[in-house]
Amino acid sequence: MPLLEIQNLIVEFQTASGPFRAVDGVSLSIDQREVLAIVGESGSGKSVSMLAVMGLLPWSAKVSADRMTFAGRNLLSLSVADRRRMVGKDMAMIFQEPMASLNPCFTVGFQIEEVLKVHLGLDRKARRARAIELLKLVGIPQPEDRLGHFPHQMSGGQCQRVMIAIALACNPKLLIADEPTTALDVTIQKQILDLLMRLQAEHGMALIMITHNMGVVAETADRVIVQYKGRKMEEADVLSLFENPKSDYTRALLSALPENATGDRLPTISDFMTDGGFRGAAQ
Ligand SMILES: Nc1ncnc2c1ncn2[C@@H]1O[C@H](COP(=O)(O)OP(=O)(O)OP(=O)(O)O)[C@@H](O)[C@H]1O
Repeated sequence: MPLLEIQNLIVEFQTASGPFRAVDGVSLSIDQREVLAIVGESGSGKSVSMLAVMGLLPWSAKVSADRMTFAGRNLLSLSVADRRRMVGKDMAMIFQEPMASLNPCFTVGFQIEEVLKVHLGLDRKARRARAIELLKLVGIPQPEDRLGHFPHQMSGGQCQRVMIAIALACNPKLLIADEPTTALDVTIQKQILDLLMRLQAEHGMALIMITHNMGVVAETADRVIVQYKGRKMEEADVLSLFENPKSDYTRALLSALPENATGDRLPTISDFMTDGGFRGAAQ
């Protein structure tokens, strides 16, 4: 049985101009210990699909699916209280903007310990010990001192490490990383990616990596789902996707990589797509 299984997920937002379908019939599954990348350009519904899994969409979103199960439990019929117990404990998510994801008003130590208190009920001493252990795990030096720091006293990369520590606090079965390196500078991106992959392997969790970066896909994923305008265009193991992409959109996405640029400007996906499909070469 897959750890997470979704069939025909539809997410519609109520907007001033009527309903807007952000996710349109996406199906996916991920097994324990697997790394799945969801790739696609901005607005293709990658984040919204995963926020639906986490139950973190606003009230204006209507979520439906033929099936949505996690560790054998039906997410569609889970009570709000049960969902709250599950999110942050059995499944966790990290986001693009670590500075914005952390609460600026509380110390790093408080924010890590809060998760340990709510989900695991640890006492003060055990929480502090585990918080120090978690900061060490994610490579933050002098963790004892860092517990008393506020997010603004740390760099973007360190804040993302703290977010990862919070996400891993309860040893989740599934971690969803939504563009975890996009907001960081290039040298730090690689460190955070390496950290995530090391932790995934050590802890044996399943990892869903949301990204628009094909380099990240190649470095991390076992399997890839390509999404476009809310729909799944293609699903393949990572090697097949790069060597033999099936859908026109995937071919356009790969053709638009900066390293494939030949002219005097960077190509975009629309350079390779017509209404009828893949055009073949940039014009
Ligand atoms: N609360 C909301 N109300 C209305 N529309 C929304 C809301 N949240 C997201 N959307 C729309 O849903 C679509 C999918 O958004 P989503 O954030 O999932 O895209 P994405 O593929 O993750 O792109 P990005 O990489 O830019 O985050 C977009 O058109 C977005 O504008």
